[in-house]
Amino acid sequence: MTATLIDGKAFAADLRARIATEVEAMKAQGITPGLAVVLVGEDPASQVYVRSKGRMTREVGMNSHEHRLPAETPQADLLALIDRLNADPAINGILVQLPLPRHMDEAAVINAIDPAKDVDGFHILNVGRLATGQKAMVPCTPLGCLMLLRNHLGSLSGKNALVIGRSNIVGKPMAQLLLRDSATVTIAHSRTTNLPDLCRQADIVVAAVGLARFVKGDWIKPGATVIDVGINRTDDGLVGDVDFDAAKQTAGAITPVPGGVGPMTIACLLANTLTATVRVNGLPDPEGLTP
Ligand SMILES: NC(=O)C1=CN([C@@H]2O[C@H](COP(=O)(O)OP(=O)(O)OC[C@H]3O[C@@H](n4cnc5c(N)ncnc54)[C@H](OP(=O)(O)O)[C@@H]3O)[C@@H](O)[C@H]2O)C=CC1
Ligand SMILES: Nc1nc(=O)c2c([nH]1)NC[C@@H]1CN(c3ccc(C(=O)N[C@@H](CCC(=O)O)C(=O)O)cc3)C=[N+]21
Ligand SMILES: [Mg+2]
Repeated sequence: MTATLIDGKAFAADLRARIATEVEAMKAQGITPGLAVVLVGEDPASQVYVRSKGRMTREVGMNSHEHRLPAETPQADLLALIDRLNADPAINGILVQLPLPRHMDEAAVINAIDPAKDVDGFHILNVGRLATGQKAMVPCTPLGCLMLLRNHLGSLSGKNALVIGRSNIVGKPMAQLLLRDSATVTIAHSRTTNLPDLCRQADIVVAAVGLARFVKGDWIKPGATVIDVGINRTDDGLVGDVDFDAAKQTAGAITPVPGGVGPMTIACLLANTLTATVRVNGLPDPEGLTP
């Protein structure tokens, strides 16, 4: 048996097309959503993401504002830039690419962003709103994973979901979203004992570990839905956190890397920018772009 391939690339293209339609309607009312992306330092992987974010932002008809700062920029200068972007009515979304250089206090920088413009959903107010079931900006990668899961499975209610990884940007918000959809959620991390057995009970596995091919084929429950968030550069190219070739023999459905979660992250960033724009203008949330 071979798993169904969950085509994140195609889903993301469809999502961007829907966003483009909404943007066109907003522009007819004189509103053009604007996204500011701030990159501190010259990390090559980050530069690739920032470039493709900029291109796709323009493709859906939004304005893209890129700010590149040298790695040794004082934190005060970054905070001053964030203040200017917070105050600028042409900017609806602000993303500060992570990780930041070591001399910066990541939490202080993130929490300086206006929560209404926090399209990453990393500000403590948005984290708290998501955790308490209030209207929030939701982190892009988990939102993209949720969309793929709902599209493939329909209801997630009562499913056993295992999230491997507990980072603030993927694992924890992913667990919150699955819980909101009434899955029974387990979060695993580096101190988890007996991970293979936990995994064998999971109807849904979301792998966000950062280790190439870490999740083995014989950990997968027959028919399970496997979402691979991992992006690992190896000698044989980009691979996920799941041993894809083995897992696809047992899984019911699986996302590939590349072409799975990655494109959904960028599409959801644009979805969040649109959501931030409609909210600041007192308009109702766009259909199907929020959780
Ligand atoms: N496709 C996309 O759009 C995105 C992809 N990514 C990718 O997803 C992956 C995860 O990213 P991120 O969450 O930022 O990573 P982090 O490094 O911040 O977190 C990794 C998590 O994995 C856990 N972990 C590490 N080793 C093990 C182990 N042996 N067993 C179980 N758990 C383990 C860690 O546990 P502990 O907390 O105990 O240390 C930690 O919670 C990376 O490959 C990243 O590149 C990230 C963001 C977006
Ligand atoms: N503030 C902030 N927000 C983020 O959302 C954020 C971040 N910082 N720092 C880094 C991670 C990583 N991330 C990815 C985005 C797109 C792809 C993506 O498009 N991947 C393609 C392949 C791209 C390639 O070939 O390298 C794919 O999986 O098909 C991957 C990873 C967003 N992140
Ligand atoms: Mg991290």
